[in-house]
Amino acid sequence: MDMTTQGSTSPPLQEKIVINNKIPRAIELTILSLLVFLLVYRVVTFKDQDHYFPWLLALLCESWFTFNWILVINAKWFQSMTKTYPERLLDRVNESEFPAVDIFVTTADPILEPSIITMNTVLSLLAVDYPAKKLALYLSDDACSPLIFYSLTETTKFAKIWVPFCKKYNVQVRAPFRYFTPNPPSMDDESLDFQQEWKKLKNEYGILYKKIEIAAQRTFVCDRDSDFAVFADAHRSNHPTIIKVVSENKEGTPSELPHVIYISREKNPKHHHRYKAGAMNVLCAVLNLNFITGEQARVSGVMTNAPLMLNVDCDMYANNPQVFLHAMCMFFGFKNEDDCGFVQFHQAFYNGLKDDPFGIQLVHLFYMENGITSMQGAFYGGSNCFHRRKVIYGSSPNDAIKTGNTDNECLHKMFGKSIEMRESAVQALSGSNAKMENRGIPSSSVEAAIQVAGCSYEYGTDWGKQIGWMYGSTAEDILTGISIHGRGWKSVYCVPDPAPFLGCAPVTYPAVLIQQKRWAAGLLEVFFTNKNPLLLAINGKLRFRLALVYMWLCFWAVRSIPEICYAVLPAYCIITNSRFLPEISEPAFLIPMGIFVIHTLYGFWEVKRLGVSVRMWWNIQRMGRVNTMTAWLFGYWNVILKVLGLSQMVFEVTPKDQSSSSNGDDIDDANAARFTYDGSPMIVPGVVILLVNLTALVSGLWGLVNVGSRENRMAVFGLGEVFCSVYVTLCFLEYLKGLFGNGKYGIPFGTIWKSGGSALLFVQLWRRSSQWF
Ligand SMILES: O=c1ccn([C@@H]2O[C@H](COP(=O)(O)OP(=O)(O)O[C@H]3O[C@H](CO)[C@@H](O)[C@H](O)[C@H]3O)[C@@H](O)[C@H]2O)c(=O)[nH]1
Ligand SMILES: [Mn+2]
Repeated sequence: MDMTTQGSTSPPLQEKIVINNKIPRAIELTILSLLVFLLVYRVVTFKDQDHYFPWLLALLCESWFTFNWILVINAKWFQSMTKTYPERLLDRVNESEFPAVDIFVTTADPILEPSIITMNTVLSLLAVDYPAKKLALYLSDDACSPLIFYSLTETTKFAKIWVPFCKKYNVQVRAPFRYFTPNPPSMDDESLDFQQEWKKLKNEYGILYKKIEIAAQRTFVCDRDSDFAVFADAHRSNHPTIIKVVSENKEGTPSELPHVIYISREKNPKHHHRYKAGAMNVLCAVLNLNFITGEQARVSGVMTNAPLMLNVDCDMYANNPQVFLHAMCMFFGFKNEDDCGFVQFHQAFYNGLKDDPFGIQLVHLFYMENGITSMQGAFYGGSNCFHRRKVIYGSSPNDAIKTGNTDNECLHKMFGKSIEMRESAVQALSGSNAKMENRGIPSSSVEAAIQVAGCSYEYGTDWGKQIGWMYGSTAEDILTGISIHGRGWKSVYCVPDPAPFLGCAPVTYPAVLIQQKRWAAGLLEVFFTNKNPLLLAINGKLRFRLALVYMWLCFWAVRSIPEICYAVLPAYCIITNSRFLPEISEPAFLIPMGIFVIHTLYGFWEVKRLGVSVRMWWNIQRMGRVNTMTAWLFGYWNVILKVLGLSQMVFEVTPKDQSSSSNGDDIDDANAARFTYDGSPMIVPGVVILLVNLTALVSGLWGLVNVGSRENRMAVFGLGEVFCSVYVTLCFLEYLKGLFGNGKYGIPFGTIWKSGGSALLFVQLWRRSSQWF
């Protein structure tokens, strides 16, 4: 597909803006030098220590922190952003030349992912500013739920009035649950027509909302004559493929809706379903078949498959109606297609709690993102990403082999035993269908599509290994992205204003833990696959500096170990009357102090420049520590168990909160920000860390009271250790509140007992064993 435009005299569609980064670099290098000084100091003074153990452990932890810091500096060294100019697009490209885009939305559970949320995502995508005849929306339902199918049919009916309304009045937010807030924008200056239509649509949306709400409470009568008959014997983990064409743009007229297709792939308890990656691959395969009709009809010149695919999670609605045009600025804006294998859009959240109490809004990754923009390009983040179809089909830039030279046998092995699939893959890889304008009609290929959506279709093929979404990690997004970069493609990151997509962040602490554990585990799994960043840098075309950033990402889970050791070290030292930091009277004390002060102030300055409040900065800080030492630790263990063959990884879906979608009631922030606890074992390490530090502080205080003279008091324990212990306690302050909280705000007794017992055991062990080290 050649989508670059000619005419170098016209202003660019996209532009790289380089940001001056000298001061941050200088600060980062200062911190690095201090870290190196500290390591040297530790080695040199090692033999002078009374207690070797804490000194050695500190040395090991700090070596890790230094290594991690080098990875961070590498990631942030050059800072740049890519800006897009959609207003220039039509001067350069004729609308008829816009490529078709297949949109994939995945959902997996109508309870954890209330279907009204998914339906708003669908509505926002159907209404984007892009020729409708070039779009097809596929909703993948891994729950095989008649409710989702019902919701989709009702939503599509509503879309027939919603989409024209949005386009006529150029509505900015095209997800109704965000548009019809209880406090509508002032309509004084709007015409009477608009006001009437607005009221009508609000009313219609209310009806749709009610219908879905009522449907969610009833059981579906799936009798033989109804549309729901196929769901009659379907169990979510055991059912045949269901594909329903909900709406078709037969005429290809711009005023119609895009195609809307419901797919629930075959499930069978004997087969591994590969979670989201599996769902995405089935969508790809089905699209291929859609293409077959295109292929037959291509002769008569009316159909095609889409050279681009957009994939979004069910909760990520398109918040900026021009998002497709921004993407086109990237695809048309680079002279060389290698420079733009995929376009990842920024992810943000509509329900982000004030000051981000759980530290999950990823604000602090801003500088990381701008850093990798200057390398081979953005990570694929699983949602909000436009891929070139051939990139997903495993091709490398300027790859010619797969178009003609590969024999049929080989293509069957790669893409599966379907002649049509083979044909279509060849077409897609060669890009020869790029100029065709119209779309296939899905209903004519349903039968064939059902076949490739079956569970055994992929056996023995390259799906999930070289083609499509990659298997082997619950962070299938990063794994798929790294494999694309490993083939030499570059990618771009796009942050238009207003925010391109907004999603639903987890709003309860247990949900945060589950998500953080999955991410940390999934990222580490990538390291153990053949897509390991170092391997791809050596054998593939992954650039070395980006490989280092991938390493930083892969090692999230590993970081839990040194961080936990470092968080208990101060407690250990106070309790055993040993030291892991230089005495306050020594000049060397300035080194760790300098690192702490500069690093803290620098972190604050970084987020301050993004307009973040002091409270939010602190929340990001402390939750960084808390999440690492709790959820990431479990992620680490899960991967170790998996590598040892003792357990399997499970993709636990993050619950999406419907309360924030129900016609926009504002969340009561004060309560929402409070931590709630279930019986999750993930918080046990956190409570243990808190308890040992509290014990240390109390016993330190006790020692202080019982020591006579002032000099002796100073000698009882190190000030540095006490400071660290207090700091750790402050990080876990929410847990401290949880120890005394009631109901769901309290840590369950079972957890407290387990943690208390472990803490006691540690303290006793330390007391007894410290004399030996
Ligand atoms: O068996 C499954 C499990 C999940 N999903 C879908 O995957 C998406 C992401 O799931 P979610 O629970 O929302 O995970 P998050 O942690 O919020 O998602 C991030 O992290 C995931 C990898 O861990 C990526 O897949 C996502 O794209 C990325 O946004 C949702 O649309 C789900 O419906 C499926 O289709 N099938
Ligand atoms: Mn999500």
